[in-house]
Amino acid sequence: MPVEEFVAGWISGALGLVLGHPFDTVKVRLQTQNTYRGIVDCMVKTYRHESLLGFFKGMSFPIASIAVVNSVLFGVYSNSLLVLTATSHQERRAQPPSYTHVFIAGCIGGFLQAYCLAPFDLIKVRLQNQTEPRAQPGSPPPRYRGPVHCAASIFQEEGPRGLFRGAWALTLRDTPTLGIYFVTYEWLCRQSTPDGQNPSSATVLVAGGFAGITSWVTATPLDVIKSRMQMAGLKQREYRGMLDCMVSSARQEGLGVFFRGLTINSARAFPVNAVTFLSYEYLLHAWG
Ligand SMILES: CN(C)C(=N)NCCC[C@H](N)C(=O)O
Repeated sequence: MPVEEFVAGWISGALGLVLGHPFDTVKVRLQTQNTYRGIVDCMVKTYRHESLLGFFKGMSFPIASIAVVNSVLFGVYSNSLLVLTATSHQERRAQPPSYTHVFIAGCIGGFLQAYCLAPFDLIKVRLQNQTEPRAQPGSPPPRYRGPVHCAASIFQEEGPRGLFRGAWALTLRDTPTLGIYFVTYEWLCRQSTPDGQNPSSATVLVAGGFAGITSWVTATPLDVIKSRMQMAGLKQREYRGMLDCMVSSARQEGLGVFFRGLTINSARAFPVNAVTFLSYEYLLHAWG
């Protein structure tokens, strides 16, 4: 099994993650808290109350976990294509796989990465939602002191299953949307590249950016539900399940609730995924 795809997936994911984390924090807060009037209000309040550091809350764990998550996504995607089409990454420009194969391989990658991502994503979302400023003498400490404390508290309070809160919504979000992600990327690359040639860096950047936007636009409704299920029982009400979360969110806040965070998520998705695909392709090219 070629391992370069796994390593390239890890490095490219880490680069994208650092670039996109501040946007991600604003998105998570908009989706799970009703105290902000919009993106700018959320940014201003976060900055005033928590300084620039507020935007980077919950980042250390994803950085550590991206090694697993993105390498699983890209590694499983590429190796699934190898099984489906019997072509390696290098051979795929000369013998391009069908879009059906690309979609299936993306779905398999998305399904498996979702299970690796679930506990890390839960901890990220819980930490991003802590709006207390950095500990100051006399002020009450935040509920979680950091990622390890957060994981340990969830484990103690809810057992190992607690760490997988929202995992179903995450799996339903990621399985089809990662199929869409890779199909969009492939389609855009093929549109602007002569047959058999490698896409230029500019093409990879644009195709990666739009693959990110398309997949996140389709993922947003389940992303909202996933974030709410992850926060359930903490600041918000408990839900009886995913359906209950969907119905009660829509009843209380209207259908627009399913598109919360869409704008900021799309703005984040372009640069993050442009950089992710560019570095991924570059590394695989450099390793021959
Ligand atoms: C719609 N979904 C779930 C995705 N496109 N996932 C791939 C994630 C790529 C990048 N780390 C990001 O956070 O955008």
